[in-house]
Amino acid sequence: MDTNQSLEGNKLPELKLDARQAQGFISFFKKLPQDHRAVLFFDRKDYYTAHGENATFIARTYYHTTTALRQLGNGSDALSSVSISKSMFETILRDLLLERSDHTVELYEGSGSNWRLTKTGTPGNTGSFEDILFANNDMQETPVIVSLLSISRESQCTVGLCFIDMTRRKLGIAEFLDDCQFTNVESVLVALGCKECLVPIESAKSVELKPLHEAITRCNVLLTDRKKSEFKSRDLVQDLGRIVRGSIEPVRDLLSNFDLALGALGALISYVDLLADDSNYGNYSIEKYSLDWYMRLDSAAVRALNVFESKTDLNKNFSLFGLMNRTCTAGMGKRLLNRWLKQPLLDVNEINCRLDLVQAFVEDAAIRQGLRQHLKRISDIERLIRVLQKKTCSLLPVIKLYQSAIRLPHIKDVLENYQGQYSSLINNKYVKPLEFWMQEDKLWKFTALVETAIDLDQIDNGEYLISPSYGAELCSLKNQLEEIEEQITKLHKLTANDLDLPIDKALKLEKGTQYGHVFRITKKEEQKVRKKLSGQYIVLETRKDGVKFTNSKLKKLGDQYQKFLSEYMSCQKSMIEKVVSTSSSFSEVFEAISGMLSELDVLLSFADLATSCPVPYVRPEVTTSEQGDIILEGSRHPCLEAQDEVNFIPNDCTLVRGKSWFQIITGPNMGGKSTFIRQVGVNVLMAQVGCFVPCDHATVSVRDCIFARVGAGDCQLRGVSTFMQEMLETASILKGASEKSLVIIDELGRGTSTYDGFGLAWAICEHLVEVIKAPTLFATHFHELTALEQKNEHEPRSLGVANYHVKAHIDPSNKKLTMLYKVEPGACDQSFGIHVAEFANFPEEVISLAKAKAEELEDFSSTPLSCDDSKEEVGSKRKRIFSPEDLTCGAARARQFLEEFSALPLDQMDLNVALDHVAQLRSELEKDAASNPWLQQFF
Ligand SMILES: Nc1ncnc2c1ncn2[C@@H]1O[C@H](COP(=O)(O)OP(=O)(O)OP(=O)(O)O)[C@@H](O)[C@H]1O
Repeated sequence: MDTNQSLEGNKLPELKLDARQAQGFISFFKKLPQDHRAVLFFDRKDYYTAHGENATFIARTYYHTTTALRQLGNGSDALSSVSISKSMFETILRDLLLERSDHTVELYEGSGSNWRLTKTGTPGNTGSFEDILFANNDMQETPVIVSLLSISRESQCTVGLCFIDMTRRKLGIAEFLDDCQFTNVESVLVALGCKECLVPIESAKSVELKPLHEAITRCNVLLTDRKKSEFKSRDLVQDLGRIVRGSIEPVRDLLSNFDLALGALGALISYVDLLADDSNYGNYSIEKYSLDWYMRLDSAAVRALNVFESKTDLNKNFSLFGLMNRTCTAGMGKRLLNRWLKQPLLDVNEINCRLDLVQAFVEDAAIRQGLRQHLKRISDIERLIRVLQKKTCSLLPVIKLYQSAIRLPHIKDVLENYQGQYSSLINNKYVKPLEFWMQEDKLWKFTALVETAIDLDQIDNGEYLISPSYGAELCSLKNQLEEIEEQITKLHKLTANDLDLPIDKALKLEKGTQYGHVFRITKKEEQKVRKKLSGQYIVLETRKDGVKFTNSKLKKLGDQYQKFLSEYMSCQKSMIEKVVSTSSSFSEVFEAISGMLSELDVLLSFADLATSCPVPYVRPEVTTSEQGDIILEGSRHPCLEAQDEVNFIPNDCTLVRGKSWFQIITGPNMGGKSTFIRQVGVNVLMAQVGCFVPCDHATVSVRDCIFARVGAGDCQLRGVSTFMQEMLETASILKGASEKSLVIIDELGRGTSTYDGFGLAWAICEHLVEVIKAPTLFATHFHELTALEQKNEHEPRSLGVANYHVKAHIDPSNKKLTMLYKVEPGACDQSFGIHVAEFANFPEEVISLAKAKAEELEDFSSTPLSCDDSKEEVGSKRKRIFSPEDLTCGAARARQFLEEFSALPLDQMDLNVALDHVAQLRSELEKDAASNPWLQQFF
């Protein structure tokens, strides 16, 4: 979005209000109810205005200057105002409703002191602004509103949740247990692409529910408080009976499985006022939503894996969505891809089904080309159906649906012609269903209706009208019109003869809004016929471009023509309404078809990506989460690999149960640790979405969630210390992860002192290894963590801890560092900080001072080194020697510390209390360390 429309060269529309009008408006405006979230716009026909705090907000945010502000009225009554052009209004609207999550929009129409609220919009319900929002852009994702209620008992809570997708007209309902961090709620909000969340207003005050509000905010979701009394389930079955398609019995059965979610559903239906619009009746579907269907991703993981585009991306390939989006249907495919990326699958059969289809398209270029050629011409069927249901009075959406519908036999042919190994799958999944929906009583009936009812010959002229032959009245009016047109043409000829002027060349017949049918001649010709004109004709207008005149016959015929024309047009209008309404009754057919087409579009897009990359992607082998390992040979980060300037070095990842299920990755800064661990997450996510992966060979044991903690994020901006944020985020991993998850942790403990950071990192690693047993990639600068590998070596039934490092090379002659980006087994405890600074072109003086200081430190260390110092190879370990007794006692004491530390209920503690506890533990450990050299090394 370009909000950078500064005022220079972009003149604002002039605020044209005189003193009286201004006064009238101010008195109206000041009486409006205050809602700090709402941005109010006033439609002044050629432009819009906003006032008061909204005006300042718009001037600052979108014009980047308060000089855009004008004052309406004087003195204490004065009202800050800003004017907004139509195109700027669209830009602001898109930002408020599609990008941000902190405002609602209201549009008023009227004049003076008489204004009426005509449209409202929220990020979750953009319906009334869709014509503006998507006039020039595809709809990228369908907004979803969630409503939820929760009850806490001890350390667990039950959540009742339901959601509505008003574009796809779907309702969903779920009830589940959650932890006190609301990890499950967060993953559901992410999976659904929720934009707005309703909670009872009372919960805003509850301390227990603070984490819920934080989870909602983390997901960039607008929090809307509703009165507790709205969360009721009375009349729910009757209400749903009207809205939901089909019989009420299955709905009643479904609802009987829920308790808390019913109140949430009641509040949701009343919030979006579903019953007020009869076009919703019989058009919704409702289903149970289960957390077990999709891989859980929280907002941190979605960010860490660069799943979606961000405003700061320089290029679309920076995000997985941008890279994978090669869809070609208008909007539908894009939205489905968006949804699939938020909902990676867990069922191996379902994943394999998508992979089979992708493989079919990868292996057969002809089917790819054939499908693409037709899908390109498919409109956004989902949205068109919704437009029809709003009872539009235009045939354009019907015609677009028709133009898409007539492509279907060709799409079916292309699919039928595929003879490869997956032909029966393609047949069952697409060919047969297409055949079913194209039958005589379904799609065929719709195309037949359009072909008989609409004047298709006129489409190219931009005229969308009902064929005159479609109705007797329309036909008779059309005949009358043509008859009169014929008489007018005759009269034109007669008049040309009468005036002795060549027809059309000199004597023109025109049809205008002001005079209806008139004759027109140039001023020069008028001189020749002036006499005759003044006698038998009526001159209507003399202008530079000619003289318009008529006579009583033409006037009469013209009037008759106008009369029939308006009757004809009103007959057209009522017939258009009928055709639109009949067309909208085919919504079930079109929904099924749009589902299939958008699926084909996304799968084709996957196949395109897999084949078009310089190194083609491969089909991953997928096993259930209880079986198999995660082995990615020659794996790449798809987004980094796609950057022109990057020569990507592939790496192997072998997460093998019992051997290397938990990996600690060390290595120099900038050595590629983060990239490596993220690329594993991205590859696993892609595999479970059903896409080929950027590897030479890949096996993926399905993961039920990916937890990713990378970097400290923007927590300082939200007033939470980095350390506390890390602790909270990590607490949610420890609570939410299981042996079926994938955990990716980068540089944990960076936000605090080395000691605390290491302590935290060690405690977490141990917990993950011993309790959670989740496959983990742990990139760290704490080289001491690599000792975990040895500690675990002799453990029976060990999860398998393995050290890896990213390789770099130091040229012994000039000590220059080269990153090799190669991940290799073994630990690396050498710090490359100074080399990296050199790498990053730090000033020479700084580098030499740093080197001198580092040497001083090394000299200062009195403890002898155990490793063979002659081996200066990167990745070698330098170990200090301690007595076995020091080591055993020290490690036992460290373990005790870590256990005490991990037992702290950090997520429920205030920051200062948490820090006090940590300081207390530390000082006790420090005391004990006085007699233990091994422990002393950590201080
Ligand atoms: N496999 C690779 N092939 C080519 N370039 C790579 C590879 N991995 C990383 N890079 C490049 O190196 C840069 C730094 O990588 P990355 O951020 O992963 O390092 P890091 O070890 O995590 O650094 P730090 O420890 O400072 O966070 C990346 O931005 C990328 O340009």
